[in-house]
Amino acid sequence: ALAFLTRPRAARIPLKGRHVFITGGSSGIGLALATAAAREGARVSILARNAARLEDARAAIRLATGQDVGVHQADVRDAAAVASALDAAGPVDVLVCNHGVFVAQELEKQDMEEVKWMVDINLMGTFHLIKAALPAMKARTRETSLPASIAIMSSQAGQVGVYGYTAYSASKFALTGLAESLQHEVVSDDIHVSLIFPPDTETPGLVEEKKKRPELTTIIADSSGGMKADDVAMKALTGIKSGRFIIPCNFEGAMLAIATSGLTPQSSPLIAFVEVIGAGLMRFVALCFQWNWFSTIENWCAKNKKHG
Ligand SMILES: NC(=O)C1=CN([C@@H]2O[C@H](COP(=O)(O)OP(=O)(O)OC[C@H]3O[C@@H](n4cnc5c(N)ncnc54)[C@H](OP(=O)(O)O)[C@@H]3O)[C@@H](O)[C@H]2O)C=CC1
Ligand SMILES: CCCCCCCCCCCCCCCC(=O)[C@@H](N)CO
Repeated sequence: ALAFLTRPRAARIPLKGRHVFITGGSSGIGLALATAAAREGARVSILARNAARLEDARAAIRLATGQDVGVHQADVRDAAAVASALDAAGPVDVLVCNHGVFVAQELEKQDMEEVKWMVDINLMGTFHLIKAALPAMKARTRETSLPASIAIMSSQAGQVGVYGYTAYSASKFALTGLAESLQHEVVSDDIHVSLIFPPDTETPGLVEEKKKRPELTTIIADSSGGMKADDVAMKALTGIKSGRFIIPCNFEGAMLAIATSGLTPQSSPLIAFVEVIGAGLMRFVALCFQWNWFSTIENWCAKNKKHG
């Protein structure tokens, strides 16, 4: 029955010879993705703000793969700049909206400016990209009759709220609503939407974040094992190529995906089976995690009051 029910239908999305456009491709997970896609023979374009870091990335990718990537300097908050970058790059087969910013802080202490900044880049930036890329992507899938992909970089903090991540989690949860609705709208064009959910990943961004991340944020985030950018990139590319809607990256992520499967699209009958069977058990495991997190927060707050 599940083989009949699962939608959208499973797909194979080839990368070789196709145009893969990656935002935030100059650092961390984006750079690892760009390198892996170039290695698989894709034509890769990367976009970010800082021109020097883009050139460094281009040189690093050439050294690692022998391939030359296209670089585009733009801020994803600037819709016009995003549109002209996509114009210059040409029609895209695989759009990876990976750019993102994160500063962990209790809402009470975080400036609204910083909240707005995260929402503008992580959420609105993704809207700008998809709006600008979609018309040419649709035309291209009609022309080539090959399936295309729009992949969005979320985070495990986009599956569960975490102390210190009110703004960041909100910006990432919002991407789920965008992705689910978008999948309805592009399914008939053979475009597959993917949401990628990494845990803490060793990147320049994480090094920065850790300098001022609240202790409780780190304790809770440590419930999920950390990863290397290259491993996240491999998981992401494998998921994109199979047209998976939800792409977990580690074991805890696989459990989170089952616990939060709700009404998400699912193209794999096998994973659908695990979701149906695992739902009750995973809800129980989730309650254990929540109990542990709330206990940790209570104890931490009690201790820190005593010491003044
Ligand atoms: N590292 C982690 O622990 C995790 C990261 N993620 C997500 O993965 C993605 C990548 O993270 P990571 O590799 O750590 O990040 P990095 O900080 O290492 O890299 C971020 C990239 O995004 C670009 N970028 C940032 N802001 C903008 C902007 N306004 N316009 C265009 N490009 C921009 C940066 O370039 P420039 O600054 O030059 O513009 C850079 O290339 C993010 O979406 C993040 O939320 C998810 C889970 C865990
Ligand atoms: C049902 C079972 C549940 C199983 C385990 C749940 C573990 C959840 C941990 C949440 C970790 C959030 C990390 C965010 C990383 C990130 O995005 C920042 N580094 C910014 O980039």
